[in-house]
Formats: sequence, C-alpha cells, structure tokens
Amino acid sequence: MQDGNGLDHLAGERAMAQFDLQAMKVYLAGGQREYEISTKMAQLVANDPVFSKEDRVRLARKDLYKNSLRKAGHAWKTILEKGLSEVEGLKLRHFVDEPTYTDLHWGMFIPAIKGQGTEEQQHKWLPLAYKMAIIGCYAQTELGHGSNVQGLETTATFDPTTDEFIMHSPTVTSTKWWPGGLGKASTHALVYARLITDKKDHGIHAFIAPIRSLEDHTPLPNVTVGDIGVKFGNGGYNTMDNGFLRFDHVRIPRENMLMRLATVTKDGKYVRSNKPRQLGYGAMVFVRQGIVIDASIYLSRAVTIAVRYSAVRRQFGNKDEPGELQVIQYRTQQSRLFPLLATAYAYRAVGFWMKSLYADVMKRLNDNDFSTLPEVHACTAGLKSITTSVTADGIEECRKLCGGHGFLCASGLPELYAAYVPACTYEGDNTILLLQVARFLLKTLSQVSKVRPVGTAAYLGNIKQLSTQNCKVSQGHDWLNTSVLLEAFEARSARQAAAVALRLAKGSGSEAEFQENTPELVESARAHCQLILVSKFIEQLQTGTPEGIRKQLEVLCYTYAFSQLIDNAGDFLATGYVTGNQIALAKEELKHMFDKIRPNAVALVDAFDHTDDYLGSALGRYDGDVYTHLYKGAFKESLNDTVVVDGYEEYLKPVLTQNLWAPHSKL
Ligand SMILES: CC/C=C\C/C=C\C/C=C\C/C=C\C/C=C\C/C=C/C(=O)SCCNC(=O)CCNC(=O)[C@H](O)C(C)(C)COP(=O)(O)OP(=O)(O)OC[C@H]1O[C@@H](n2cnc3c(N)ncnc32)[C@H](O)[C@@H]1OP(=O)(O)O
Ligand SMILES: Cc1cc2nc3c(=O)[nH]c(=O)nc-3n(C[C@H](O)[C@H](O)[C@H](O)COP(=O)(O)OP(=O)(O)OC[C@H]3O[C@@H](n4cnc5c(N)ncnc54)[C@H](O)[C@@H]3O)c2cc1C
Repeated sequence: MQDGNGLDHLAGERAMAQFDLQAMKVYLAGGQREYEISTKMAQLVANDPVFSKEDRVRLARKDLYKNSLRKAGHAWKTILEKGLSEVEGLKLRHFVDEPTYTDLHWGMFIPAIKGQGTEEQQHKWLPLAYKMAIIGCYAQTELGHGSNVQGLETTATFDPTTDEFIMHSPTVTSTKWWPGGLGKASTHALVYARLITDKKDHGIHAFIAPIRSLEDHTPLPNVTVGDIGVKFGNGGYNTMDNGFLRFDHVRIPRENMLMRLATVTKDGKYVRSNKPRQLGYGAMVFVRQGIVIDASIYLSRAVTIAVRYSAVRRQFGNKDEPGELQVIQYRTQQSRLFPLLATAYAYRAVGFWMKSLYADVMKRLNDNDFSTLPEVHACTAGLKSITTSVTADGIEECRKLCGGHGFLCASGLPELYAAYVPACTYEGDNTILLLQVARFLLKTLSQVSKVRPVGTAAYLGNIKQLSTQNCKVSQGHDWLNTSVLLEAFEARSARQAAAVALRLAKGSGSEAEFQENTPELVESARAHCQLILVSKFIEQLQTGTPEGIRKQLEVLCYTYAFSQLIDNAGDFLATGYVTGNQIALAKEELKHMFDKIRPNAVALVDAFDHTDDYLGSALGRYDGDVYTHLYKGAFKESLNDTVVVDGYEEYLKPVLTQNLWAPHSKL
C-alpha cells in the first residue's frame, strides 16, 4: 500500500517480482475478507490524528500513559460509533499499535471468565465486561512467584459465617506484581489465590476481586494498588500500566470465586468437578496460540524495514559493475536477512494452523473430550517459546542489518524490540515452557509401546525406523524433496528425545537427575518444535495455495527448512542421521534459494502490506526515500528546538570561555 509522496525509489526492485503480489497479500492476511478489513482498519487508524505515533519515544512516562489512555478510549468510541464487528475492532486495536489495558481485559480477563466461570457467573460478569462498564486484568504473578503458579501465596479464606472470601496478601512476596492494566486502569482483577476452607489449603483458584470504586476510581478500602515502574526502552511496553496489588483482609462474596472447575458451597464444602484442573490455565493457552501469528507480524515488520533499506543502501562496489552495490547484493546480508524473511512467512502459515488446532480443542472441551489437551498444551507452550525467542533476536538482527541508522529510533526498530522482547517472558518464561514440552515428549515416549502417539507427536510412533535409517541425500537436489526434509527433522527430534529419555530411564528417577539433564531436555523440546514449524509450513503450502504464489512460497519454505538445518547442524550431526557432506550440500541449496528470493525480496515484504504509518520507520518507507526523511526527522528532535542548546550559558560557555582547567593541564 503506497502512502509516500509518489516518487518510488524501489520501483526497479518491484518491477523484478515474479509472483502475484495481490494474491500473496490476501494469503498473508488469511483470506479476502480479512484482507479487506485489514486495509480498511489500517487506513482508519492512519487517518485519525488521535492515533498518531509521532513522538512516542520522546514522551515522559506520565504523558505517554495518558496519551495511551486517550487512544484506548478513542478506539472504543470509534468501535461503538462506527458499529465495528469484533474482527474489525481487533484489527483496529492492532493498528493502533501499542500495548494497553484493553489487551488484558479482552485477551485474558474475559477468556478466563468464559473458561472458568459457571453459566450463571458468565451471565453476571460478561455483559458488564463486554460493554466495558468494568475493566478487568489477569492478576496471577506475584513478586515471589511467576513461573511456579502452585507457589503463589495470596490467600482466599472462606468465612461461612458471612458467606464471603477474605482476600489477603500475607507476605511482601505475595504482592501481585506485573499484571498489565492493574496499575492504574482496572476496576476488577481476576486474582489467582490459594483457596482455604476450614483451614485446608486446596491450591490455586481464580477469584474476581473489585479493586477500584466504580464511582471515582479510587482504590477500595484495604486494597493497595499502583504501577510497578518504568520498563525497558523508550515507548515500547511503557504504555502499559503493569501493576502491584495487595489485599489486607478484603472481603468478597462467595459467588466471586470462578466455580466451573471447583465449587465452595454455602456451608464451606469444597467440591471438585471431574474436569482437569489444567483448564484453569486456559486463558494462558488462548494467548499463547495467538502469540505465534503475532510473532510473524512483529518479525515481518522488522524484515520489511531491513529489506527495503538494504535495497536502498549502497556501499562499496566492484570493478565489474558501475557505481556502488546495494547492500542487499552482498551474500552475507542475504544469509542473515532472507532466512528471517522466510521465518516470518513460516510463522504466518503455522499461526493459521494454530488457530485451527485451538478451535478444535475448544470444540472438544465443550463436548467434555479432554484427550488432546496435553498435545495442545505442548504445542502452544513450545511454539510460543520458539517463535518469540526467534522474533526478538530477529528484530535485533534486523537492527544490525541496518547499520548505524538502525540504532536511531527513527528506524522504528529500537521501539519495536522494546515492545516485543517481553514476549519471551510473559505468558510463560521460554525455558519453562520448553521444559513442559520436554515432559510431554518423555511421557509420550514412555507410553509409546502401548499408546500410539497422535497429532504432532505421531512421528514418535516410528521411533525404531527413525533411529536406525540414515539420510540418503547424495547430491544437492536430493534435498529438494519435502519428504526427505521432513524425515531429517523427525529423525533428529526422535533421536534427541530418545537419547535423553534413555539416560533418564537408566537413572534412579530422582528430581536431581532430571535437573542434570534439563539442558538436553530443552534442546530436544526445541528440536520437536522446529519439526512442527517445518512440517506445518509444508502442510499449509500443500493445501490449496493459489498458483500465482506457490513457487515463491516453496522457495521460502525450503529457505526456512535449510536454514534451520544449517543453524542446528551440530544437533543433526550429533544424532548421526546426517553427515557433514550432506550439510554442506544443503548449504549450497540454500544459496540457490537466496538467488531465487533476491529479485522478489522487496515484493515479498510489500506483501505483508504494512503501511508507512504502521511501520513508523524512515528506513522502511514504501517509497524508499530514506535519506530525505532521516534528515527531516532530525529537525523534530527536541534538542534542536533551539539553535543554541539549553544549558549553554550554565555549562558550555564556562568551559569554552574561562579556560578553568588550563593552568593545571599538562597538555
Ligand atoms: C501479544 C499477545 C499476542 C497475541 C495474543 C492473541 C490474543 C490475545 C490478546 C491479547 C492478550 C494480551 C496481552 C498479552 C500480553 C501480556 C500479558 C501477559 C500475561 C501473563 O504473563 S499471565 C501469567 C503467565 N504465567 C505463566 O505463564 C506461568 C508459567 N507457568 C505455568 O504455566 C505452570 O505453572 C507450569 C510451568 C506449567 C507448571 O504448572 P503446575 O506446577 O501446575 O503443573 P505441573 O508441572 O505439575 O503439571 C501438571 C500437568 O499439567 C500440565 N499442564 C501444565 N500447564 C498446562 C496447560 N496450560 N494446559 C494443559 N495442561 C497443562 C502439565 O503438562 C502436567 O501434565 P502431566 O501431569 O505431566 O501430564
Ligand atoms: C511485560 C510483562 C507483562 C506481564 N503481564 C502479566 C499479566 O498480565 N499477568 C500476570 O499474572 N503476569 C504477568 N507477567 C508476569 C510473567 O508472566 C512472568 O514474569 C513470567 O511468567 C515469568 O515468571 P518469573 O518472572 O517468575 O520468572 P522466574 O521463574 O523467576 O524466572 C527467572 C529465571 O529462572 C529460570 N527458571 C525458573 N524456574 C526454573 C526451573 N524450574 N528450571 C529451570 N529454570 C528455571 C527461568 O528460565 C528464568 O531464566 C508479565 C510479565 C512481563 C515482563
């Protein structure tokens, strides 16, 4: 979508494209309707001055937060006034492009009530939440515990004499700490606390606690609440009011405990339902599945900036060609940049698949079928972990790929990184999540002779064959076969998992031995997730991709798979499945893929359809007019508000005119 001044410095690049750009845009948007909604919402946001992102990195925290409240309020008003649908509203929020309290309200508070509330409770709370008459957050993490949910200390003690729970924060470490939207905006918190009835601790359950007055927004009696402070980077995640919260024996009605998974009766009896307690983690699973597509979006933004800039930027040259070379011509630039481009495409395809996986498990849960829950948990946890780690590192790599100018906030990359990098921690620390995948793999392997693995773990059913047969590639083009590639990833993953499982099986089964093997367990989980990513990219590509884009997607798919193979060559070699020579052949094939991407590179990032407003980058502009806009941008810098800097009289002038230190100088 062009919104520059008409002069297209990248026109030559675009003329080289060999695929149907429009069809690719529609594919990446997830369909024609999604594409149209996206286009409409992007324009709506770009044309509304309230949503301007200008100066965000220069604002002081108070102003930044107030402006973010203004935008969130305006977004809600726009949704209501224009009668936007849910999908349109979500897209509008997406283009407003800053973390805010409504994310937690819609993304976690409401899903948790839906998943854990009884019908009666949903009836009571959801209408209020849907019209935003209350604002909710998800208050799970505490100062002392985040990953270890079972270690949370906040208590909810039932008092049968008044039919109430007493919410209490018994220690400093029990202070709720981090929940987004809690600090300043929320009126209600979904609090995870230890349920205690008749002195018995039943473990962690969810409660809806009112925390601020609906009259004047002041904290309710005996509630201490506020913002935890400035976070990493300028702008970035600082638009969010991550908060702290303490209760001092605060009473809430018994009905405020979400009772779909367990109930407390009026006389204080605790009754568990026959549903798995892990459903209490449902809101996390929901967000984790959404994070995969989100990773693709963030990575594609960074890659769009780096590809366009690399096509504009010229350095050095060679005696065979006149003028200087575009840096995108350099093999080293291509070998750092094109795999990231392919990764953004891979995550988009896998993100679409995740949505269908999630829809399927929700349907099953409604029918009381819990059989696929462990696999879905492993998939969402594992792919959340891998995709956020790679994306955060990928954004930083794109910054470096843009040289010095990438370090300027005008490139858009520092703020993008600051906003994105906490995704490696929230919704589950990435190592903790890989350990969950590893536990799932160990369990699957331990039962493999009795229970045939299904879904993404099905390949483990062929463990014998995968452990004995080696890769048959003898020439480069042998790698250009998706079955050959898939088998390589399956064999590597199966062998890594089997090796660590065997080592553990030979031991005493102690927790210490498990701990000793956690680095290998994490590596085997990563191998399993990389297999899922490669296999689902291939699968998506083979199911109904339009003709005009299939070839390019194939090139990207091979690029992704080869670069994964090469980046993890050590693991592949250590399993004995491939030889050094086979890896070398894959490297050559990867270079051929780079040659195929090169003429399409700019069009492939155009296909993500990020507007200039959304990208917010002088380097990634659609028209490639980088230097004019970097130069113009410098005049927006507040230090340049005056020609002579504020501070000259007090601090510069004495240095320049009084020669204060000169008599003592040895120079
Ligand atoms: C940017 C967002 C992008 C897109 C999202 C799209 C839409 C949503 C829109 C907006 C969202 C808005 C904003 C998001 C941004 C930030 C918000 C951040 C929020 C948070 O961070 S909330 C707090 C998150 N906290 C965690 O993730 C904690 C991590 N810890 C855990 O998950 C658990 O404690 C852990 C590590 C799994 C251990 O739990 P526990 O001790 O209870 O279990 P065990 O280890 O004993 O395991 C028991 C058993 O249960 C299985 N299991 C564990 N978890 C799950 C699960 N979630 N589902 C199913 N099953 C689970 C486990 O495997 C064991 O099985 P086994 O007995 O071995 O068979
Ligand atoms: C921006 C942001 C927004 C957030 N929003 C929310 C929110 O809305 N609601 C909410 O409730 N929470 C929220 N959180 C909290 C977040 O979910 C937790 O920070 C996260 O789950 C990690 O937990 P932790 O901080 O306790 O890390 P820790 O578990 O203390 O991790 C510290 C280190 O120890 C390692 N480690 C810990 N245990 C093990 C182990 N068993 N084996 C090996 N290594 C281990 C980890 O890998 C990590 O390297 C947010 C956090 C951030 C940064």
